[in-house]
Amino acid sequence: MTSEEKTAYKNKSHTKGHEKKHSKFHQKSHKDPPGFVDDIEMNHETSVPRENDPFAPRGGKALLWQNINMTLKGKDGVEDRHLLKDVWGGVPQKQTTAIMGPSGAGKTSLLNILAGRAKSRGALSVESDIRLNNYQVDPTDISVRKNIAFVAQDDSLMVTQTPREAIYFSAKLRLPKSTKEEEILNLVDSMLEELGLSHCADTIVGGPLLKGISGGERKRTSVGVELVTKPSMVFLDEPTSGLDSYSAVQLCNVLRKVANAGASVLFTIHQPASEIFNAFDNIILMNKGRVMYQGSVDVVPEFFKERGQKIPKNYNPADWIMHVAQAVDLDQLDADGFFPKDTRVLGEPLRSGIDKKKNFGLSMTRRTISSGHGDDSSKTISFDAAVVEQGILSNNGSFERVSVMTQTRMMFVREFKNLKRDKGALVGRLGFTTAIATLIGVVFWKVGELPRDVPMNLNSQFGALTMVLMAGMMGTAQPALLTFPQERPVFLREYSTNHYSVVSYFLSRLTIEVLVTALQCFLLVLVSFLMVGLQSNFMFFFINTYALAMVSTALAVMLGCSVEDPKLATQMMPLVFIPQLLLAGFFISPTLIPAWLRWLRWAFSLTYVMRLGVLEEFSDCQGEKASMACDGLINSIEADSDESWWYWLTLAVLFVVFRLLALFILRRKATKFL
Ligand SMILES: Nc1ncnc2c1ncn2[C@@H]1O[C@H](COP(=O)(O)OP(=O)(O)OP(=O)(O)O)[C@@H](O)[C@H]1O
Repeated sequence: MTSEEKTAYKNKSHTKGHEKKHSKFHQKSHKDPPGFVDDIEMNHETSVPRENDPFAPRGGKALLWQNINMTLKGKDGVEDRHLLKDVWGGVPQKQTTAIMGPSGAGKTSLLNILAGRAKSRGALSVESDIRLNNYQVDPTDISVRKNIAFVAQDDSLMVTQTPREAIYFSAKLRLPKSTKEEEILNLVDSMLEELGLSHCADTIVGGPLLKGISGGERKRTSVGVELVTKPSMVFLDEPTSGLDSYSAVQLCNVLRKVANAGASVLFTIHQPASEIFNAFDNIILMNKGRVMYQGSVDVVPEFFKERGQKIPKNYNPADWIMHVAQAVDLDQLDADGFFPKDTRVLGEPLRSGIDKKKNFGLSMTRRTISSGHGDDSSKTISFDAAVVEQGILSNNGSFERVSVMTQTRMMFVREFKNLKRDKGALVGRLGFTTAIATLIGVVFWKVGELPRDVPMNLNSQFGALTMVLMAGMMGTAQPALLTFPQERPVFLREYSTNHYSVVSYFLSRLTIEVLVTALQCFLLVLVSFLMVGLQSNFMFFFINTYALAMVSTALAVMLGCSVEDPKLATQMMPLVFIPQLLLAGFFISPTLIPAWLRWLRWAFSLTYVMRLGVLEEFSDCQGEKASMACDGLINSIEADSDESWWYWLTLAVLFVVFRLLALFILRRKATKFL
């Protein structure tokens, strides 16, 4: 143990000792189930926080719950499965609480319900009574979820960001706008140091295809991203998994410091080492969806001993309680007095007149909860208005955050860096475009310069034009279709933890697409136009291809936003391309398409771009025979030069409509996701 860690442990022991003096926990008989209500200390520290200290004191929030049930309805006569049954408990402020239990006991399910990441769906039904500062809340509501810092088990970090950038990004977007740049930088440095990430602070996070920092370092970066905002409530799903014992202890020390600062910390953990186990304040031991024990870690030996399961000498208590949970029959455990009943009386929840999006009862002044253990003791919960006004509470939306413009700019910069760092993807995209353009150029070499009075030449010129447009459409829409499903985990994590608005995300993505698509189209048109020898104006040809790419990309983004799985998005690609190709008039004259289906061509950009392209390329054919052939071609796709303005206008409208629909779908997905 380093001297720093020892100091941290000492601080912890001091805090716990202090709390014990006031706790009635140890006076309970074994019949009294250990509970949290007695231990809830609701008075907040009001000292002015040091802004660049990640462990600056903060006002906390208390979370209590009761009657949590999660049931999987059985089909075809199969009995219902009770995944969670009458689960009750709480997360006291200034304390760390670990949810433990054998595999499948319901740890993650409980954490997910409390964090608003699980709800009734299909055969799965979820019931709960969850109180935040004694306000009954639905954590699946995005406004509630934003009050809870959540570190999921799977790290969903941007692979091309460094830990320093990821933590800075979170701090900049989530701390009050008034926070000075220097303070943020200091805060990020302190966070990196506390988490033992200084040595790899400027190495990219990496992922399956891009080498970066180690799995443990990634995990700690995810924790840093959440803790840097000085949250008052922190949930973590298996934060120590994948960490070596030293890093796990280091992380637990950090969580301890966060709790000491005033936060409520709740996390799931698999079998912890005794050193780590003894560092928790409380545990919730789950067994087959029920609460087998919950309360102070210090009471565990006594609680188990009184029920005939004395912890053997030199045995890790965590190993022992897990052993008991797994080895002893459920009925026997019940008979022995495990699975304590909830005897708290939480009283009527507060509901009235509070804008939950803004303050979650922070304007509440007094509230009493009785302990329900037969004594008359009660605790008064008071919220110090000064604490709120000083903006000490983070993650509650009560302070002014950076503007949508700043959010958009920061995300644009991040996306731009992503492009630069993930060179393989960008070079691949531009390289493939150039290769395809070259192939088209070689196949249609100087075809555009051939006399047009020969039908075969005209056909080839039309074919070349079609191929360039199709290449432009496919080459740009395909990556756009995949973008959201691929970025989804990062987007949803960041959105649900209040990093930015859907509009900012959308605008930053759009700006990047505008630039990359322009570059891609320019390469495609430059190479193919020169090699094929088309007669159109170069700028016109480029703008026309670019318009097609932008509208097709908008359609692809819309479809991409509506699916969650990148594989499904890949399978959807023909849906973007085939109907356009079928109906635009390349392969079949529109008059031959069944009338009930023909109208659909007006919804596709290719129809308009094709007409504009053909009008530009073939309107001015020299010679009577060539002129007649060109007019025939123009007529066959129903192009009309007088309607050019209408084609451009419709392209613009389609672009806006697809983009707005995508925004709408994205917003729905973001607020409803679980
Ligand atoms: N959405 C769901 N649909 C069906 N069953 C589910 C669902 N979510 C959880 N379960 C079941 O509920 C039980 C508890 O799962 P949960 O993931 O909460 O356990 P856990 O204690 O976190 O396990 P582990 O330690 O292995 O991660 C498991 O049997 C699991 O299969």
